[in-house]
Amino acid sequence: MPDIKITEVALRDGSHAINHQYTVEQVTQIARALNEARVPYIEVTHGDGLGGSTLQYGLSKTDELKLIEAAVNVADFSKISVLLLPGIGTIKDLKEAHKIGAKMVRIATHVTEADVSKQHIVTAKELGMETVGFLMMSHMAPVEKLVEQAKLMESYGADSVYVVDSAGALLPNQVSERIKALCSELNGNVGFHAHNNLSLAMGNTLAAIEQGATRIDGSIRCLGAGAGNTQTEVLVAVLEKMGIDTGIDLYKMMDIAEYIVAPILPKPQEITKDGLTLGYAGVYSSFLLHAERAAKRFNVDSRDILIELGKREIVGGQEDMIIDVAAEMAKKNKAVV
Ligand SMILES: CC[C@H](O)CC(=O)C(=O)O
Ligand SMILES: [Mn+2]
Repeated sequence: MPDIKITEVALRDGSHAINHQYTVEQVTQIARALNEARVPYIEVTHGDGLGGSTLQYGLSKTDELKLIEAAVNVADFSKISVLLLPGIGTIKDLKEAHKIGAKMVRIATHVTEADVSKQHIVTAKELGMETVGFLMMSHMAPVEKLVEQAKLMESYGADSVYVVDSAGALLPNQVSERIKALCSELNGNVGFHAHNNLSLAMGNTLAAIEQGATRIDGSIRCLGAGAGNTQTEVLVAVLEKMGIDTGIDLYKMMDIAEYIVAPILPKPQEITKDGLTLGYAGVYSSFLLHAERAAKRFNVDSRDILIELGKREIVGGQEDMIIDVAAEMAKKNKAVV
């Protein structure tokens, strides 16, 4: 049976869905409970990673170092992970997170830009951290390119490399071919991170596991960007039915989802018209709230904005383009009237 290790991302990917408003009390309560449920890894950072609290990405209510520290303080089993996007987070941020107890870091780049991860991966390994390469927007590159980029991350020292379906746009066969290729070309672990915008997060995750992925992300109660990620407690149950023991306590996870996480959701995690459009158009899940706000401000259809962003292949770091696109659309609409 495969040795599946789950990383719970609600305290990082879920930060997008709650506008980066986590408090120390919420993080403490959730991390303590996830630790008791024996989740191997818990990721805690601003949704856009270390240093993400800016006007461009959204200001955090609480300094993320305080949130990371709060999680570290209550986790004697789970390892606390942080996310770092080179260019948003710095080596200094990484060292600070390590100093307060983060044990794993995931260095995230656009799928074709793995070369910018070198110094961050090298530094993380020097610090003794478990180090993951996180290839975002994996649907935007053909399999050969993905393999080339994953090999680069591995050559810098990454222990694992993830296929990240940031837009929730991949179909099961596309996940299978990507994971299969990485499993045959890499020496380390292969991981998969899904978004549920096309209702495929669970199916895609199972396809990834079938092809050999052993590092899998989930978010409890689906608390992640867009329509959320693979729902962790559901995944634990499904894997148990398949005879795969994740070591995670299912009943405890159900209780955390029901009694701790659900009450803090601004609205239930479901596939809304805009969430669906993210997957359909292949747009970053973290763009959802930015596009909805721009749609309101410029009185245009949020779906039109997302479709246009998909056509222009706008990627993480270009959040300002969401406003530009909405403003252009409003101008065009005015000219037509
Ligand atoms: C902007 C960072 C992003 O949320 C990382 C991630 O989880 C993804 O690409 O899906
Ligand atoms: Mn994500």
